[in-house]
Amino acid sequence: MSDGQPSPADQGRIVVSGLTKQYRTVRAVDNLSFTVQPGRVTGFLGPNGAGKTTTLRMLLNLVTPTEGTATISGTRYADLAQPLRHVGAVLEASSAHKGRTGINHLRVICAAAGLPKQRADEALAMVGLTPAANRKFKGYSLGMKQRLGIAAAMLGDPRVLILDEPANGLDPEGIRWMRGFLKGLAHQGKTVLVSSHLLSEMQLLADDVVIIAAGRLIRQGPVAEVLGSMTQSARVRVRTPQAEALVTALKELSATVEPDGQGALLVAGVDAPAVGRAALAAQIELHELTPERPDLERVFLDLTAGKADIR
Ligand SMILES: Nc1ncnc2c1ncn2[C@@H]1O[C@H](COP(=O)(O)OP(=O)(O)OP(=O)(O)O)[C@@H](O)[C@H]1O
Repeated sequence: MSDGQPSPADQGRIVVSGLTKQYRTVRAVDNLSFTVQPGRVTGFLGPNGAGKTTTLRMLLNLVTPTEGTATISGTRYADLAQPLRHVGAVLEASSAHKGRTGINHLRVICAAAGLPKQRADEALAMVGLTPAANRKFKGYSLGMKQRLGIAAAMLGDPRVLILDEPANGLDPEGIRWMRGFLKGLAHQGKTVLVSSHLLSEMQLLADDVVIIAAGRLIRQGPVAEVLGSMTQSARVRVRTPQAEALVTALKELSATVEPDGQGALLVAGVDAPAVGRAALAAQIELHELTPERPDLERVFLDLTAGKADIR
């Protein structure tokens, strides 16, 4: 829509369609299409140089696409009537005037954006920075700067929040806080799009993932579905006092077997019932037979194999 008024069906949805960015010699983003739904945390994943930041910058009208479109609630960012009330973005660790206090930094943004002054206090409270409100920015830790950046993004009480690598430089406590905060926003129905290369963190945080490599879409969908579809990554942990005999039996099924370093075998290429049947047929005693779900790290490496080193 062009009047800045999103239709109810589009509210909070991000749609990237055929998005391409060609720099002189680098195709940073290549015909990329995906959708991000409200009420969910979506992890935007890819190896270094995959094109995540370029995509987010095109979404926020900071970089002009060579081709394709990116819309938020059915509208290009540049055409949103009140962008700060609609979209909050944290693209890099917050920078502010060094001598300014946290609260004053937010008040300046409120004044510039025509937002009520008390939003500064509310946003600061939201990120747990009220006790540091009157401390100068130069004395803030990296974690506090990250929180201040998020507070600034929240000033307009936006429907959509976009964050580029927000966990960078955070300690475990900061990461746990961030996870709870972002999940809480999604729970309220907001759209949360978070880029990261911290896959283990995404596994705990994201409902959906969009995986890209070399500027192209590799896979998108709910985390559980993406993990579940990677059956070739699934493995079965087996413990047996007759390891040699079991390895022989499994190799006949074209399974691959490797020791896990802790006395068990990790079997890939066949499922747990097949391992059980093969053991029974060869009269092999089993002490453990556990299907292991592939984790996101492994899926990611499999999906992006060979593409990560293109640039
Ligand atoms: N302004 C620019 N001019 C030329 N090339 C650029 C420019 N910005 C980005 N690139 C290139 O485009 C590709 C994608 O970069 P981008 O920063 O979007 O990736 P990323 O997935 O965010 O990576 P990272 O995780 O390392 O931040 C890289 O090869 C990068 O060098």
